[in-house]
Amino acid sequence: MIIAVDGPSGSGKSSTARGVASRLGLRFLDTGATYRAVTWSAMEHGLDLDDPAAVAERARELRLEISTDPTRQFVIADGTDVTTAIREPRISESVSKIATNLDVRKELIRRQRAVIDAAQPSGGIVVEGRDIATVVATDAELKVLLTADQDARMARRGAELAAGSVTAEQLRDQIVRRDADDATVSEFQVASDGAVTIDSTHLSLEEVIDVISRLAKEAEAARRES
Ligand SMILES: Nc1ncnc2c1ncn2[C@@H]1O[C@H](COP(=O)(O)OP(=O)(O)O)[C@@H](O)[C@H]1O
Ligand SMILES: Nc1ccn([C@H]2C[C@H](O)[C@@H](COP(=O)(O)OP(=O)(O)O)O2)c(=O)n1
Repeated sequence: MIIAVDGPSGSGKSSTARGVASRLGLRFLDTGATYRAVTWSAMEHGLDLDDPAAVAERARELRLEISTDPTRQFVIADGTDVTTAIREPRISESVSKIATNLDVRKELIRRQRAVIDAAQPSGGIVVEGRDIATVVATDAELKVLLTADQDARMARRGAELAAGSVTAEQLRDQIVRRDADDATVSEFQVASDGAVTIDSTHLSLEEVIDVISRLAKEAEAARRES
């Protein structure tokens, strides 16, 4: 079983997808973490992020290990544990440059599909990102587009970052500017064919996990019947 969760920044994809995977005993893949890890590595190597060929080469050479255990997430890049480092604002500010590099996308999509395939014998996986339903796993049994209005998404991200550590302008850059840049390569603002839209603006995290878990059980039952 594959559950795809796509949507804009701060809509709750990561926390919701992790919660659904824990509840249903599935694996979990945060594809954004793969783009963040390449960004970290390109910066670590002192590459010019505006040099698409050099960055794509780095993506192909990077040794990347990503946990699919929803209760124990980690990312290891070329032997270094970058789980925390990839969440730093300097990475969030630059990651869209890497995510809009089409050769990087090609390489990371190949790796993401390998992770998804490897999870099938153990029951399945919840995968979250921007292009899961439309590109990475078009055969997903359940496709969710998770949205929330812009103010809610900015408030959530603001609450998550240490109080006073980012200005309103930086927060806007992390949410609004980044979504605009990311939307040039992936369609995550309107639901693709067969996708269910869930607006989480007025729902708690638990409520969103409940809705997706219920839809997943229905999709699984329908699959068994067919
Ligand atoms: N439905 C919700 N209501 C309130 N806060 C939420 C909800 N879903 C997620 N959050 C919180 O919002 C923040 C951003 O969520 P996250 O899962 O990182 O979003 P995304 O992966 O879409 O960027 C986190 O601090 C998370 O706990
Ligand atoms: N499948 C994906 C996942 C993420 N991306 C891009 C979009 C984002 O700018 C970065 C980081 O994604 P991530 O989901 O970690 O971002 P946020 O949780 O919204 O801060 O990667 C993508 O282009 N395709």
